[in-house]
Amino acid sequence: MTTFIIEGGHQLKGSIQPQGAKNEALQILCAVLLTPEIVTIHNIPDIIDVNKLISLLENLGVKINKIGPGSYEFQADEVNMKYLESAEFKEDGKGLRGSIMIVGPLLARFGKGYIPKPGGDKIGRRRLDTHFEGFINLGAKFRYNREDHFYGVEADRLKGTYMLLDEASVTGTANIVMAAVLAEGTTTIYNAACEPYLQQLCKMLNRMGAKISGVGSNMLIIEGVDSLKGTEHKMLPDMIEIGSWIGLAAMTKSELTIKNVSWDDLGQIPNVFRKLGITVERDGDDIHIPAHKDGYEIQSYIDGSILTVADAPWPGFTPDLLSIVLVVATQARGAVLVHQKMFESRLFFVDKLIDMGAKIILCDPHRATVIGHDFKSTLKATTMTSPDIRAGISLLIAALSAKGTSTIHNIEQIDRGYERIDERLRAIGAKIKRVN
Ligand SMILES: CC(=O)N[C@H]1[C@@H](OP(=O)(O)OP(=O)(O)OC[C@H]2O[C@@H](n3ccc(=O)[nH]c3=O)[C@H](O)[C@@H]2O)O[C@H](CO)[C@@H](O)[C@@H]1O
Ligand SMILES: C=C(OP(=O)(O)O)C(=O)O
Repeated sequence: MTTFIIEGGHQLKGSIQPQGAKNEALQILCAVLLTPEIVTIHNIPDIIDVNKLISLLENLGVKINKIGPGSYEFQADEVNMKYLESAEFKEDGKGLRGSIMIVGPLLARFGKGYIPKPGGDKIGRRRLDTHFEGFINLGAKFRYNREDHFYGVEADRLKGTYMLLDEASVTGTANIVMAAVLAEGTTTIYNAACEPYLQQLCKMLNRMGAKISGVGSNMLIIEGVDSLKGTEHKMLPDMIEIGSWIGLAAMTKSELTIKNVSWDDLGQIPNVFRKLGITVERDGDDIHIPAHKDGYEIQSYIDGSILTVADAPWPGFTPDLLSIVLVVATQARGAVLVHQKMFESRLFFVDKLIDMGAKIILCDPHRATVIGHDFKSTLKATTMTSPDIRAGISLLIAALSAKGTSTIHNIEQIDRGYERIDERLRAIGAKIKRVN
């Protein structure tokens, strides 16, 4: 188990370049399976989850050529479908959430796709019904082995159809889109997820020869084609990382510039942090956060009632930033209700923040009320274990703002989604050490 030792209470300063987006990378990498031609991808983050998916693709026989930092060529011209039946695949496939998205492309191109119950954050139930109902709608036969949690779909040629998704699942929509692009006829997906990463996937597929319209809306219309060709693609900056840096700057009263953020793809993110009282300035395509020397004050609603920050499918606020909102609120002036509607086990990490002296009431598994200290009392350093990726980064932000030296164990959880985080934090003045 790897550990971070953090000496908190220091102001940071400088600029930081966000990494390529983790959750976009997981979709885009699976799409390379849709063509025998070369797909060149840039701005791939060097993080555990993405590297696990790249190695899974390699085991599937995809030829991989690293052409520079974060840039790779992929060619799936000799896919080894036998690997899907191996014991090794049953282990590798479990290692991350994103591996589920190999199923759609494999089913569409090779007539079958299998996956063990995928891993990812343990943040509550994470069902896969939307994915498999979508494949079944396209004509696939479905089987599930309850004993070893192994899912499978098979079909000679998928057939386009109309479908109304039971929920706007992000990876579910991506998976069904990647199956439908090679189906016979037209597929309409209503209640589709439409976040920027999905838009990026659809745009890339269209460059490969797919015919997807409605990109960016919740109704995608896909005219199936017989084959797809190679293309080149660049990942957007990671919006969850950008939100994490905004929170870090406010909590440590630091002046930070977050470079090349792709503002137009940030949706509600800048405004939610502004509602917490944080000054988020736009400077071209950068975000500038001035040092909040006098703290920051949470806004109330017009009628004076307490602000609620809740998650919702895009264009709502992403659930992946609620843990960061929560930690940032612990030092604000005022109170906020954080409502995590999507996941039921994602707020339990607040007990660590309470140990550090934060004023939080966990109302139920989905809701926590935070009453900020307005920096009148600093958080106390402590020893903690990172339960999931976003709780992990939130605890790291808490430790950087706390007085004294904190220890965070199990930081593999943070490394799953944040590239060289300790090195990048040290470059802006943080006192953080990695201990193996
Ligand atoms: C690899 C990847 O891309 N992971 C992201 C992806 O996961 P993932 O695609 O697994 O998440 P889903 O969009 O399927 O759903 C997330 C959770 O929200 C619930 N739900 C979803 C839609 C809805 O309308 N109502 C609802 O309650 C689902 O039941 C589930 O519990 O999207 C999540 C939601 O943005 C993010 O937290 C994950 O970081
Ligand atoms: C929940 C997350 O990831 P995953 O879906 O890969 O577990 C996340 O990125 O916050």
